[in-house]
Amino acid sequence: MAIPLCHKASSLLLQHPHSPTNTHIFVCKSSFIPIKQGQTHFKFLRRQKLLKDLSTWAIGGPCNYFCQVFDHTQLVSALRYCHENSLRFMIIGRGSNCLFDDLGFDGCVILNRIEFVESEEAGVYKVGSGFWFNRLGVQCSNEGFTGLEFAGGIPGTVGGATFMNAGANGQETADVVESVDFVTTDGRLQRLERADLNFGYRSSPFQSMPDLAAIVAVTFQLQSSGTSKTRLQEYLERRRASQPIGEKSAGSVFRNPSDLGVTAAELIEKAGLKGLRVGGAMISKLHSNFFINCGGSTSQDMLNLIAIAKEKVNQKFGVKLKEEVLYVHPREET
Ligand SMILES: NC(=O)C1=CN([C@@H]2O[C@H](COP(=O)(O)OP(=O)(O)OC[C@H]3O[C@@H](n4cnc5c(N)ncnc54)[C@H](OP(=O)(O)O)[C@@H]3O)[C@@H](O)[C@H]2O)C=CC1
Ligand SMILES: C=C(O[C@H]1[C@H](O)[C@@H](CO)O[C@H](OP(=O)(O)OP(=O)(O)OC[C@H]2O[C@@H](n3ccc(=O)[nH]c3=O)[C@H](O)[C@@H]2O)[C@@H]1NC(C)=O)C(=O)O
Repeated sequence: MAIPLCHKASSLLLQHPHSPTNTHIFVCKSSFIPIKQGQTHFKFLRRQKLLKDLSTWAIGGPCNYFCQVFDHTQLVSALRYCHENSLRFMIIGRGSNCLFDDLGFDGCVILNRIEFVESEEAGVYKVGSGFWFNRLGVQCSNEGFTGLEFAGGIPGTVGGATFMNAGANGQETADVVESVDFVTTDGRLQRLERADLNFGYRSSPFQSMPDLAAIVAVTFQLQSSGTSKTRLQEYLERRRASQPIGEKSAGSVFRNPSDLGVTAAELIEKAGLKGLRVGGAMISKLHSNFFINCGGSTSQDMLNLIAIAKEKVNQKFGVKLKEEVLYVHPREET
Protein backbone atom coordinates (compact mmCIF):
# COMPACT_ATOMS: atom_id res chain seq x y z
CA MET A 1 0.00 0.00 0.00
CA ALA A 2 1.23 3.49 -0.80
CA ILE A 3 2.40 5.46 2.23
CA PRO A 4 1.61 9.18 2.11
CA LEU A 5 4.80 11.15 2.54
CA CYS A 6 5.74 14.75 3.00
CA HIS A 7 5.13 16.77 -0.12
CA LYS A 8 8.38 17.83 -1.72
CA ALA A 9 8.25 20.97 -3.80
CA SER A 10 10.17 21.22 -7.05
CA SER A 11 12.64 23.72 -5.61
CA LEU A 12 14.58 23.38 -2.39
CA LEU A 13 11.79 25.16 -0.58
CA LEU A 14 9.89 22.23 0.79
CA GLN A 15 6.50 22.26 2.40
CA HIS A 16 5.89 22.44 6.12
CA PRO A 17 2.38 23.37 7.16
CA HIS A 18 3.47 24.57 10.60
CA SER A 19 6.71 25.35 12.33
CA PRO A 20 8.59 22.28 13.59
CA THR A 21 9.27 24.10 16.84
CA ASN A 22 5.53 23.85 17.56
CA THR A 23 5.54 20.11 17.08
CA HIS A 24 4.79 18.68 20.53
CA ILE A 25 6.60 15.38 19.92
CA PHE A 26 9.95 17.12 20.08
CA VAL A 27 9.83 18.79 23.48
CA CYS A 28 12.35 16.25 24.76
CA LYS A 29 15.89 17.62 25.12
CA SER A 30 17.80 14.53 24.07
CA SER A 31 19.85 14.96 20.94
CA PHE A 32 19.01 11.59 19.40
CA ILE A 33 15.46 10.47 18.81
CA PRO A 34 15.45 6.79 17.90
CA ILE A 35 12.71 5.80 15.48
CA LYS A 36 11.45 2.27 15.02
CA GLN A 37 9.14 1.51 12.14
CA GLY A 38 8.69 -2.15 11.26
CA GLN A 39 12.19 -3.60 11.07
CA THR A 40 13.78 -0.24 10.32
CA HIS A 41 15.77 1.62 12.95
CA PHE A 42 17.33 4.97 12.51
CA LYS A 43 18.00 8.07 14.54
CA PHE A 44 17.25 11.73 14.23
CA LEU A 45 19.84 14.16 15.50
CA ARG A 46 18.22 17.31 16.81
CA ARG A 47 19.63 20.82 16.31
CA GLN A 48 23.25 19.64 16.46
CA LYS A 49 24.23 18.87 12.90
CA LEU A 50 25.90 21.80 11.19
CA LEU A 51 25.28 21.98 7.47
CA LYS A 52 28.78 23.29 6.94
CA ASP A 53 29.98 19.79 7.83
CA LEU A 54 27.78 18.37 5.05
CA SER A 55 28.79 20.83 2.35
CA THR A 56 31.91 21.04 0.17
CA TRP A 57 31.68 24.84 0.58
CA ALA A 58 31.84 24.37 4.36
CA ILE A 59 29.09 26.93 4.84
CA GLY A 60 25.82 26.51 6.73
CA GLY A 61 24.25 26.60 10.18
CA PRO A 62 22.37 23.91 12.10
CA CYS A 63 19.46 21.89 10.78
CA ASN A 64 16.56 21.19 13.10
CA TYR A 65 16.49 17.50 12.29
CA PHE A 66 19.11 15.29 10.71
CA CYS A 67 19.19 11.62 9.82
CA GLN A 68 21.11 9.26 7.57
CA VAL A 69 19.46 6.57 5.47
CA PHE A 70 21.26 3.46 4.25
CA ASP A 71 18.55 1.85 2.09
CA HIS A 72 15.31 2.81 0.45
CA THR A 73 13.18 1.36 3.24
CA GLN A 74 14.84 3.69 5.73
CA LEU A 75 14.37 6.55 3.31
CA VAL A 76 10.63 5.85 3.09
CA SER A 77 10.43 5.65 6.89
CA ALA A 78 12.26 8.96 7.29
CA LEU A 79 10.02 10.65 4.73
CA ARG A 80 6.90 9.24 6.39
CA TYR A 81 8.12 10.52 9.73
CA CYS A 82 8.59 13.99 8.22
CA HIS A 83 5.11 13.82 6.75
CA GLU A 84 3.51 12.72 10.02
CA ASN A 85 5.24 15.52 11.89
CA SER A 86 4.76 18.20 9.22
CA LEU A 87 8.49 18.62 8.74
CA ARG A 88 9.98 20.16 5.67
CA PHE A 89 12.70 17.86 4.35
CA MET A 90 15.50 17.73 1.84
CA ILE A 91 17.72 14.93 0.57
CA ILE A 92 21.40 15.59 0.20
CA GLY A 93 24.32 13.60 -1.14
CA ARG A 94 27.76 15.11 -0.76
CA GLY A 95 26.51 18.69 -0.59
CA SER A 96 28.75 19.59 -3.54
CA ASN A 97 26.15 21.64 -5.34
CA CYS A 98 24.35 23.35 -2.45
CA LEU A 99 24.78 26.70 -0.76
CA PHE A 100 23.37 26.36 2.74
CA ASP A 101 22.48 29.39 4.83
CA ASP A 102 24.20 30.34 8.09
CA LEU A 103 20.73 30.24 9.66
CA GLY A 104 20.61 26.54 8.80
CA PHE A 105 17.51 24.68 7.70
CA ASP A 106 14.30 24.62 9.70
CA GLY A 107 13.31 21.11 8.62
CA CYS A 108 14.90 17.70 8.30
CA VAL A 109 18.02 17.04 6.28
CA ILE A 110 18.20 13.43 5.12
CA LEU A 111 21.73 12.35 4.25
CA ASN A 112 21.74 9.74 1.51
CA ARG A 113 24.03 6.81 2.39
CA ILE A 114 22.54 4.27 -0.04
CA GLU A 115 25.92 3.14 -1.27
CA PHE A 116 25.82 -0.28 -2.97
CA VAL A 117 27.22 -1.29 -6.39
CA GLU A 118 26.01 -4.42 -8.19
CA SER A 119 27.28 -5.67 -11.53
CA GLU A 120 25.65 -8.87 -12.74
CA GLU A 121 26.52 -8.33 -16.39
CA ALA A 122 29.73 -6.96 -17.91
CA GLY A 123 29.46 -3.16 -18.20
CA VAL A 124 26.11 -2.92 -16.40
CA TYR A 125 26.32 -1.31 -12.98
CA LYS A 126 23.34 -0.82 -10.67
CA VAL A 127 24.46 1.72 -8.11
CA GLY A 128 22.93 3.14 -4.93
CA SER A 129 22.22 6.86 -5.28
CA GLY A 130 24.43 7.69 -2.28
CA PHE A 131 27.51 6.11 -3.85
CA TRP A 132 30.30 8.58 -4.53
CA PHE A 133 30.29 9.47 -8.23
CA ASN A 134 34.07 9.87 -8.28
CA ARG A 135 34.51 6.37 -6.92
CA LEU A 136 32.16 4.91 -9.50
CA GLY A 137 33.99 6.67 -12.35
CA VAL A 138 37.36 5.38 -11.14
CA GLN A 139 36.08 1.82 -10.59
CA CYS A 140 34.34 1.43 -13.98
CA SER A 141 37.21 3.00 -15.93
CA ASN A 142 39.78 0.82 -14.20
CA GLU A 143 37.64 -2.24 -14.95
CA GLY A 144 37.87 -1.37 -18.66
CA PHE A 145 34.52 0.26 -19.33
CA THR A 146 34.04 3.64 -20.96
CA GLY A 147 31.39 6.30 -20.35
CA LEU A 148 32.05 7.45 -16.80
CA GLU A 149 35.68 8.57 -17.02
CA PHE A 150 34.47 12.16 -16.56
CA ALA A 151 33.11 11.27 -13.11
CA GLY A 152 36.65 10.91 -11.77
CA GLY A 153 37.19 13.85 -9.44
CA ILE A 154 33.52 14.86 -9.22
CA PRO A 155 32.67 15.23 -5.54
CA GLY A 156 28.90 14.48 -5.73
CA THR A 157 26.85 11.31 -5.40
CA VAL A 158 25.32 9.17 -8.15
CA GLY A 159 21.87 10.55 -7.16
CA GLY A 160 23.05 14.19 -7.29
CA ALA A 161 24.82 13.59 -10.59
CA THR A 162 21.67 12.06 -12.12
CA PHE A 163 19.44 14.80 -10.71
CA MET A 164 21.77 17.48 -12.19
CA ASN A 165 22.90 15.50 -15.25
CA ALA A 166 26.50 16.20 -14.28
CA GLY A 167 29.05 16.30 -17.07
CA ALA A 168 32.62 17.12 -17.99
CA ASN A 169 35.03 16.66 -20.88
CA GLY A 170 32.26 16.11 -23.42
CA GLN A 171 30.63 13.26 -21.47
CA GLU A 172 27.54 13.50 -19.30
CA THR A 173 25.62 11.26 -16.94
CA ALA A 174 22.64 10.95 -19.30
CA ASP A 175 24.80 9.27 -21.99
CA VAL A 176 25.11 6.08 -19.97
CA VAL A 177 21.99 5.92 -17.77
CA GLU A 178 19.83 2.86 -18.51
CA SER A 179 17.20 3.31 -15.82
CA VAL A 180 16.55 5.19 -12.60
CA ASP A 181 14.75 3.88 -9.51
CA PHE A 182 13.16 6.52 -7.34
CA VAL A 183 10.72 6.93 -4.48
CA THR A 184 7.68 9.11 -4.93
CA THR A 185 6.09 11.33 -2.31
CA ASP A 186 3.41 8.71 -1.71
CA GLY A 187 6.07 6.13 -0.88
CA ARG A 188 6.07 4.07 -4.07
CA LEU A 189 9.30 2.73 -5.57
CA GLN A 190 9.22 3.44 -9.31
CA ARG A 191 11.51 2.97 -12.28
CA LEU A 192 12.01 5.06 -15.40
CA GLU A 193 13.78 3.52 -18.38
CA ARG A 194 16.22 5.32 -20.68
CA ALA A 195 13.59 5.92 -23.39
CA ASP A 196 11.41 7.81 -20.90
CA LEU A 197 14.22 9.98 -19.52
CA ASN A 198 14.53 13.39 -21.11
CA PHE A 199 17.84 14.90 -20.05
CA GLY A 200 19.37 18.23 -21.12
CA TYR A 201 22.45 20.27 -20.27
CA ARG A 202 22.54 20.14 -16.46
CA SER A 203 18.87 19.21 -16.45
CA SER A 204 16.93 16.00 -15.79
CA PRO A 205 13.23 15.12 -15.69
CA PHE A 206 13.64 14.74 -11.91
CA GLN A 207 14.10 18.49 -11.45
CA SER A 208 10.51 19.09 -12.52
CA MET A 209 8.89 15.95 -11.16
CA PRO A 210 6.33 17.16 -8.61
CA ASP A 211 6.01 13.82 -6.80
CA LEU A 212 9.73 12.94 -6.58
CA ALA A 213 10.97 12.21 -3.08
CA ALA A 214 14.42 10.88 -4.06
CA ILE A 215 16.38 8.87 -6.57
CA VAL A 216 17.47 5.63 -4.87
CA ALA A 217 19.43 3.73 -7.53
CA VAL A 218 20.73 4.23 -11.05
CA THR A 219 21.65 1.56 -13.60
CA PHE A 220 24.45 2.46 -16.01
CA GLN A 221 25.29 0.64 -19.23
CA LEU A 222 28.92 1.08 -20.28
CA GLN A 223 30.91 -0.20 -23.24
CA SER A 224 34.08 -2.21 -23.02
CA SER A 225 37.17 -0.16 -23.88
CA GLY A 226 40.92 -0.53 -23.96
CA THR A 227 41.51 3.17 -23.27
CA SER A 228 39.17 4.00 -20.39
CA LYS A 229 41.95 3.81 -17.79
CA THR A 230 44.19 6.21 -19.71
CA ARG A 231 41.30 8.56 -20.44
CA LEU A 232 40.41 8.65 -16.74
CA GLN A 233 43.98 9.66 -15.89
CA GLU A 234 43.97 12.35 -18.59
CA TYR A 235 40.73 13.83 -17.30
CA LEU A 236 41.95 13.78 -13.71
CA GLU A 237 45.15 15.52 -14.78
CA ARG A 238 43.21 18.14 -16.72
CA ARG A 239 40.98 18.74 -13.70
CA ARG A 240 43.99 19.10 -11.38
CA ALA A 241 45.57 21.64 -13.74
CA SER A 242 42.49 23.79 -14.37
CA GLN A 243 40.38 23.59 -11.20
CA PRO A 244 41.14 24.58 -7.61
CA ILE A 245 41.05 21.03 -6.21
CA GLY A 246 41.48 20.96 -2.46
CA GLU A 247 39.87 24.37 -1.97
CA LYS A 248 36.38 24.65 -0.50
CA SER A 249 34.13 25.10 -3.54
CA ALA A 250 30.94 23.80 -5.12
CA GLY A 251 32.36 23.29 -8.60
CA SER A 252 30.94 25.56 -11.28
CA VAL A 253 28.76 28.26 -9.75
CA PHE A 254 27.06 29.18 -13.04
CA ARG A 255 25.82 27.13 -15.98
CA ASN A 256 27.48 27.91 -19.26
CA PRO A 257 25.24 30.17 -21.37
CA SER A 258 23.65 28.14 -24.16
CA ASP A 259 24.46 28.90 -27.81
CA LEU A 260 26.79 31.84 -27.12
CA GLY A 261 30.04 29.99 -27.73
CA VAL A 262 31.47 31.41 -24.55
CA THR A 263 31.69 29.94 -21.05
CA ALA A 264 30.64 31.49 -17.76
CA ALA A 265 34.30 31.33 -16.67
CA GLU A 266 35.47 33.36 -19.69
CA LEU A 267 32.81 36.03 -19.11
CA ILE A 268 33.70 36.34 -15.42
CA GLU A 269 37.42 36.52 -16.21
CA LYS A 270 36.90 39.10 -18.98
CA ALA A 271 34.80 41.19 -16.61
CA GLY A 272 37.98 41.43 -14.51
CA LEU A 273 36.60 39.53 -11.56
CA LYS A 274 39.23 36.83 -10.99
CA GLY A 275 40.44 36.99 -7.40
CA LEU A 276 37.60 39.32 -6.32
CA ARG A 277 36.89 38.87 -2.64
CA VAL A 278 33.83 39.54 -0.46
CA GLY A 279 34.56 38.69 3.18
CA GLY A 280 35.73 35.07 3.20
CA ALA A 281 34.44 34.33 -0.31
CA MET A 282 36.66 34.67 -3.36
CA ILE A 283 36.49 34.06 -7.11
CA SER A 284 39.23 31.53 -7.78
CA LYS A 285 42.33 32.86 -9.48
CA LEU A 286 42.73 29.50 -11.21
CA HIS A 287 39.18 29.04 -12.52
CA SER A 288 36.78 31.96 -12.42
CA ASN A 289 33.59 29.86 -12.32
CA PHE A 290 34.75 28.36 -9.01
CA PHE A 291 34.02 30.51 -5.98
CA ILE A 292 36.08 29.59 -2.95
CA ASN A 293 35.44 29.74 0.76
CA CYS A 294 38.93 30.87 1.66
CA GLY A 295 38.24 31.01 5.37
CA GLY A 296 35.14 31.93 7.32
CA SER A 297 32.92 32.80 4.37
CA THR A 298 29.37 33.42 5.48
CA SER A 299 26.48 32.41 3.24
CA GLN A 300 25.82 36.11 2.71
CA ASP A 301 29.44 36.68 1.56
CA MET A 302 28.95 33.97 -1.06
CA LEU A 303 25.52 35.24 -2.11
CA ASN A 304 26.93 38.77 -2.45
CA LEU A 305 29.85 37.55 -4.54
CA ILE A 306 27.47 35.62 -6.81
CA ALA A 307 25.25 38.70 -7.17
CA ILE A 308 28.23 40.92 -8.04
CA ALA A 309 29.47 38.50 -10.70
CA LYS A 310 26.01 38.33 -12.27
CA GLU A 311 25.62 42.09 -12.26
CA LYS A 312 29.08 42.86 -13.71
CA VAL A 313 28.81 40.23 -16.45
CA ASN A 314 25.37 41.53 -17.38
CA GLN A 315 26.60 45.13 -17.41
CA LYS A 316 29.63 44.35 -19.52
CA PHE A 317 28.31 41.68 -21.92
CA GLY A 318 24.51 41.79 -21.61
CA VAL A 319 24.53 38.11 -20.56
CA LYS A 320 22.37 36.94 -17.64
CA LEU A 321 24.26 34.11 -15.96
CA LYS A 322 22.17 31.36 -14.35
CA GLU A 323 23.33 29.59 -11.22
CA GLU A 324 24.15 25.91 -11.32
CA VAL A 325 24.46 25.76 -7.52
CA LEU A 326 21.28 25.51 -5.48
CA TYR A 327 20.69 27.93 -2.61
CA VAL A 328 18.86 26.27 0.26
CA HIS A 329 16.59 28.76 1.97
CA PRO A 330 16.65 28.41 5.77
CA ARG A 331 12.86 28.63 6.02
CA GLU A 332 9.94 28.06 3.80
CA GLU A 333 9.34 31.27 1.89
CA THR A 334 5.85 32.74 2.08
N1 LIG B 1 31.49 18.57 -12.93
C1 LIG B 1 32.07 18.81 -11.75
O1 LIG B 1 33.26 18.94 -11.67
C2 LIG B 1 31.24 18.98 -10.52
C3 LIG B 1 29.96 18.51 -10.53
N2 LIG B 1 29.15 18.61 -9.42
C4 LIG B 1 27.80 18.03 -9.53
O2 LIG B 1 26.89 18.60 -8.66
C5 LIG B 1 25.92 17.60 -8.24
C6 LIG B 1 25.91 17.49 -6.76
O3 LIG B 1 25.85 16.14 -6.23
P1 LIG B 1 25.69 15.94 -4.67
O4 LIG B 1 26.82 16.59 -3.94
O5 LIG B 1 25.46 14.52 -4.39
O6 LIG B 1 24.35 16.74 -4.43
P2 LIG B 1 23.98 17.71 -3.24
O7 LIG B 1 24.10 16.98 -1.96
O8 LIG B 1 24.73 19.00 -3.39
O9 LIG B 1 22.46 17.94 -3.56
C7 LIG B 1 22.08 18.87 -4.54
C8 LIG B 1 20.63 18.67 -4.86
O10 LIG B 1 20.50 17.54 -5.69
C9 LIG B 1 19.30 16.88 -5.38
N3 LIG B 1 19.62 15.51 -5.01
C10 LIG B 1 20.77 15.02 -4.45
N4 LIG B 1 20.67 13.70 -4.27
C11 LIG B 1 19.45 13.34 -4.72
C12 LIG B 1 18.74 12.12 -4.80
N5 LIG B 1 19.26 10.96 -4.38
N6 LIG B 1 17.48 12.13 -5.32
C13 LIG B 1 16.93 13.28 -5.75
N7 LIG B 1 17.53 14.46 -5.68
C14 LIG B 1 18.77 14.50 -5.18
C15 LIG B 1 18.63 17.62 -4.28
O11 LIG B 1 17.79 18.61 -4.85
P3 LIG B 1 16.28 18.90 -4.31
O12 LIG B 1 16.39 19.03 -2.85
O13 LIG B 1 15.86 20.11 -5.06
O14 LIG B 1 15.53 17.67 -4.73
C16 LIG B 1 19.76 18.34 -3.64
O15 LIG B 1 19.36 19.49 -3.00
C17 LIG B 1 26.33 16.37 -8.94
O16 LIG B 1 25.68 16.41 -10.18
C18 LIG B 1 27.79 16.58 -9.10
O17 LIG B 1 28.28 15.74 -10.08
C19 LIG B 1 29.57 19.20 -8.29
C20 LIG B 1 30.85 19.72 -8.21
C21 LIG B 1 31.78 19.64 -9.32
C1 LIG C 1 32.96 21.86 -12.52
C2 LIG C 1 31.85 21.51 -13.13
O1 LIG C 1 31.80 21.07 -14.45
C3 LIG C 1 32.69 21.66 -15.41
C4 LIG C 1 33.57 20.58 -15.96
O2 LIG C 1 34.37 20.00 -14.95
C5 LIG C 1 34.45 21.20 -17.06
C6 LIG C 1 35.41 20.22 -17.73
O3 LIG C 1 34.79 19.53 -18.72
O4 LIG C 1 33.58 21.76 -18.07
C7 LIG C 1 32.70 22.77 -17.61
O5 LIG C 1 33.41 23.88 -17.08
P1 LIG C 1 33.98 24.98 -18.09
O6 LIG C 1 33.01 25.16 -19.20
O7 LIG C 1 34.34 26.17 -17.30
O8 LIG C 1 35.23 24.22 -18.72
P2 LIG C 1 36.78 24.52 -18.74
O9 LIG C 1 37.34 23.53 -19.66
O10 LIG C 1 37.32 24.57 -17.36
O11 LIG C 1 36.90 25.98 -19.36
C8 LIG C 1 36.24 26.30 -20.60
C9 LIG C 1 36.83 27.55 -21.19
O12 LIG C 1 36.74 28.64 -20.28
C10 LIG C 1 37.98 29.32 -20.25
N1 LIG C 1 38.30 29.76 -18.88
C11 LIG C 1 38.33 28.83 -17.89
C12 LIG C 1 38.67 29.23 -16.63
C13 LIG C 1 38.96 30.57 -16.39
O13 LIG C 1 39.25 30.99 -15.26
N2 LIG C 1 38.91 31.44 -17.40
C14 LIG C 1 38.59 31.08 -18.67
O14 LIG C 1 38.55 31.91 -19.58
C15 LIG C 1 39.04 28.32 -20.71
O15 LIG C 1 40.04 28.99 -21.41
C16 LIG C 1 38.29 27.38 -21.58
O16 LIG C 1 38.43 27.72 -22.91
C17 LIG C 1 31.82 22.24 -16.51
N3 LIG C 1 30.99 23.32 -15.99
C18 LIG C 1 29.84 23.67 -16.57
C19 LIG C 1 29.08 24.77 -15.91
O17 LIG C 1 29.37 23.14 -17.59
C20 LIG C 1 30.55 21.54 -12.46
O18 LIG C 1 29.56 21.24 -13.11
O19 LIG C 1 30.49 21.86 -11.25
